[in-house]
Amino acid sequence: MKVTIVGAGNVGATCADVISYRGIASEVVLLDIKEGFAEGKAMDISQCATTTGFNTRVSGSTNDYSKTANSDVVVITSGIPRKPGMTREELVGINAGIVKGVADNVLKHSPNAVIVVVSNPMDTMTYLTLKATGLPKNRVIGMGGALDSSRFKYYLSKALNKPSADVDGMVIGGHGDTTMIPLTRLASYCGVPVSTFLSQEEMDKVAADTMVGGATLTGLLGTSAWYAPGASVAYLVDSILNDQRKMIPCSVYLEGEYGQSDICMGVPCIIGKNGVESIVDIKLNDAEKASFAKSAEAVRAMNADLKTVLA
Ligand SMILES: NC(=O)c1ccc[n+]([C@@H]2O[C@H](COP(=O)([O-])OP(=O)(O)OC[C@H]3O[C@@H](n4cnc5c(N)ncnc54)[C@H](O)[C@@H]3O)[C@@H](O)[C@H]2O)c1
Ligand SMILES: O=C(O)C[C@H](O)C(=O)O
Repeated sequence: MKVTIVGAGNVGATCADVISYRGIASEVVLLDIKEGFAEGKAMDISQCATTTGFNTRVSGSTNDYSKTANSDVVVITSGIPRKPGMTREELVGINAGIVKGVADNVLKHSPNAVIVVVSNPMDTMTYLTLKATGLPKNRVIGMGGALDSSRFKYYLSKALNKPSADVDGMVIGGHGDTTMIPLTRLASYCGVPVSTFLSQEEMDKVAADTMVGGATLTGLLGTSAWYAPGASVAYLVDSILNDQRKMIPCSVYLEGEYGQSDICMGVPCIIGKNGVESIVDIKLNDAEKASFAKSAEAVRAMNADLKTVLA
């Protein structure tokens, strides 16, 4: 199975690294516009093969899409990351042109690939990819919810003082500082609702910390995060390539689900060999439904900025 990652920067290279050492794909191609950069990252990752023990073939390409031919999955991480104090939404102007150009190029060589969109603002870039390529909606998936959920579980584990592996939880909605929706009501520790152990105040703080999880890291690092993002993309790619049918919150095209249409945003999906196998209706309560509608309003307003790119 072959995976192409366009954008060999922090997130793209981390994703290639995780896919390789976990043996998720037999071949990974990294592509970047910076001369020699993807080749260098691929060589560096490949030189881990004997120490971490993997057989994945990893290669790099400077903007030569013929090397990406017949990929099963293409991940788009090309674009600008935010700097401290910025929102993801401020990246739309520059990243829209990059993502559209990349999506057109990859499809020329991998017409059957499932596309995973990572570049920010991710929900809008996912919508753009779907509209610009005309691909069926099951083959365009935005990655954000897997990462936001892993941060939610991290903050829950801290508040509970229990291992992350014993905590479950999910974040839906937009992948933005104010649009994501941590589903605290459904979060659990070893199958028991977290409300059994945490006060409302503690749960509210976990949700607030989760929502600004990306901004917190951007403030600390000077650019946005990459280890958890790269690992979250690899987790999603694994479910596609190996037909694991995991339920993962992903940004996908909605046609009436969760009361929304003509928009891409995060909802729980079954992810398998066809990409989005189905969208799961988890029956939100009234407050969660209202949050989802508010989140959709903000995501939809952002999509309006695409008019010139899509014209
Ligand atoms: N969806 C998420 O959860 C999530 C998580 C982390 C980062 N991101 C986003 O992913 C993107 C990448 O982040 P990063 O930290 O890896 O940035 P980065 O700057 O480290 O890497 C981006 C790479 O894209 C390359 N690039 C730019 N234009 C290109 C083009 N036309 N073709 C090929 N390559 C091109 C650059 O040369 C660079 O190497 C950003 O937009 C960031 O906001 C999203
Ligand atoms: O925070 C960002 O800008 C990058 C990414 O969306 C993240 O959540 O880490």
